[in-house]
Amino acid sequence: MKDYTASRYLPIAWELFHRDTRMLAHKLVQMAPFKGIVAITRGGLIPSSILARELDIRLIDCISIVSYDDRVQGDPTVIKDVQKDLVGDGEGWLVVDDLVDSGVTARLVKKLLPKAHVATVYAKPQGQDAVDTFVVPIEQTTWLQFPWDAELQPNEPLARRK
Ligand SMILES: O=P(O)(O)OC[C@H]1O[C@H](OP(=O)(O)OP(=O)(O)O)[C@H](O)[C@@H]1O
Repeated sequence: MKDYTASRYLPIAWELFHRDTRMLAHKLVQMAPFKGIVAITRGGLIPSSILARELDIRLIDCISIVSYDDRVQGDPTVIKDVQKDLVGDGEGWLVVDDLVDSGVTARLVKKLLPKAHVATVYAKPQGQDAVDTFVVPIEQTTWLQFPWDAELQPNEPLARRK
């Protein structure tokens, strides 16, 4: 279960995300070629695009799994599956997500596509065994603030905050 008591936000800038995803590409290129990429929406769409470019992959499908309503985790539901005649049991395919946290999403995908290679850019301890490759370990209690989920706005100096 995701840790909703996480109080530390770690902002991830676009450039950092691009660099970290490229680091993932360096690992994955050693396992290439892949038949194609299955992106786990929505967070997996962004690294999928970067990885597709680096690994020279043009065949991309997606699986849409909904499990969080903001910060409230429910049962994961597949609202859009992969194209089965194309992806099959996942053999030779790369499944991509931005983050594995509790591992709920990745474990469900592993059940559906048992032979796929699952990769994420960031991984928290509870989910690390659910993925095959990741690059940046993140503490369980840290909440990643991705650039597509954030906007710049003025803040108060730390000393003035309650
Ligand atoms: O390991 P888990 O605990 O399952 O968490 C990881 C999932 O959570 C995030 O997606 P989210 O559900 O926030 O949806 P989104 O990508 O559509 O924003 C992330 O993109 C992963 O898919």
